[in-house]
Amino acid sequence: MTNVAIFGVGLIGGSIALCLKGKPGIRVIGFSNRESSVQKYIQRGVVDVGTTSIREAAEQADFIFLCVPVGNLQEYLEKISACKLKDGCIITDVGSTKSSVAGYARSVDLGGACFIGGHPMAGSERSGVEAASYHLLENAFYVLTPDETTPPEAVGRLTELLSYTRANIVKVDADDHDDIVGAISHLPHMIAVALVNQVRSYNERNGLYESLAAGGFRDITRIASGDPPLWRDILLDNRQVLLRLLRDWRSGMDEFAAMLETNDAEAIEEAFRQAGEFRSRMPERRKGMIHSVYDCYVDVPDHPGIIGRIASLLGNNRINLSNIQIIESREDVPGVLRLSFRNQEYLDQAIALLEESGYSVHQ
Ligand SMILES: NC(=O)c1ccc[n+]([C@@H]2O[C@H](COP(=O)([O-])OP(=O)(O)OC[C@H]3O[C@@H](n4cnc5c(N)ncnc54)[C@H](O)[C@@H]3O)[C@@H](O)[C@H]2O)c1
Ligand SMILES: O=C(O)C(=O)C[C@]1(C(=O)O)C=C[C@@H](O)C=C1
Repeated sequence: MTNVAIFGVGLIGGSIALCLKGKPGIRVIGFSNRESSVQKYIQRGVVDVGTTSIREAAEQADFIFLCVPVGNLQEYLEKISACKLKDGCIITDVGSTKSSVAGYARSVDLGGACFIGGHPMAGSERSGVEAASYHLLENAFYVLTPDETTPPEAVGRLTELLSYTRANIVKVDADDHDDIVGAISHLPHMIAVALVNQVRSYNERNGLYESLAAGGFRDITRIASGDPPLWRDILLDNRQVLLRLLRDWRSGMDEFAAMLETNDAEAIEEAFRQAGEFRSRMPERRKGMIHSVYDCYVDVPDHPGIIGRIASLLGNNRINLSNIQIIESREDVPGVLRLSFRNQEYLDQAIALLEESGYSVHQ
């Protein structure tokens, strides 16, 4: 029996647990410091067994996943290192930063166990076990940060276990990880929050800001709804990298200001061209880097009941919708619905069915 202990069964820990639970020879143990949370994990069927005892979870584990917030990783590594760990036990984490946790792991004595940092590049602005999903990590990149002291055999065993997540494992140096993920995840979160707060302050004087905010604002600001303490920890942990990135960001904004001041139409067009070209090269159907899944857009007349009719049409044909969203809805004009599916097969079936039923569908 392979025992996998998960500390912090929230969005990411719960999603990993759902991928591992029920797999041959695997038993998933959920740890929480609160008894009520342990009961919730068990009732929701996310883990096989649960405990509030660090020792009980750690000492029987062959794999330990630390899925607590970044600010709690040091404390848990210290507490776990004080336990009698199994020889060959692999400890990993899923934190959004990788350099600091590698340092904490080096500073404790793990005996016959070893630490390999990890970070699945998938997630959402939601948190808690309620948001966990078996599909969350599918096709996403999953970064591992072994160093020259990590036994390749241990990396092999962890990679094999993680194959149940259907993520693509990629090895990256921990410092490089923090530079790159700082730019593609942490910086965008700061920008989204600053932008929302800028508009929030205008909205205090005129509520039309909130009413008129449409697709563009929503698309660029979804991530501003991330869990505040979770993001506080991530940003503070990666602050040296982020201070440098913010300097670059400011100079990018200054360049835009200069283009406007000098009426430089060509430079503005060129900036959009370059950005559009780079963005179109990014794989569309990969979760994580861009939060794009299997989506299509349906033109719909703006009258009540249309969402229900489309959802029933798909449901009656056993096509599972993962999300449905009105992205344009004004009185007197047709609206657009964004339909999201879990895989290409559902998307293809949905497009065929909707077109057959007379709807105009775009991708
Ligand atoms: N949210 C994302 O999109 C995302 C993506 C990849 C990685 N991560 C990383 O994954 C980790 C978990 O994030 P999440 O989004 O799953 O958050 P979450 O809030 O959904 O889950 C965190 C879990 O840790 C538990 N927890 C919090 N403090 C604890 C403590 N002191 N002791 C024990 N348990 C505690 C919570 O009860 C919860 O079950 C973080 O390190 C985060 O940086 C997040
Ligand atoms: O899609 C989102 O909402 C996320 O915030 C996921 C996201 C990201 O920025 O891409 C956030 C934090 C992680 O550590 C990894 C992925």
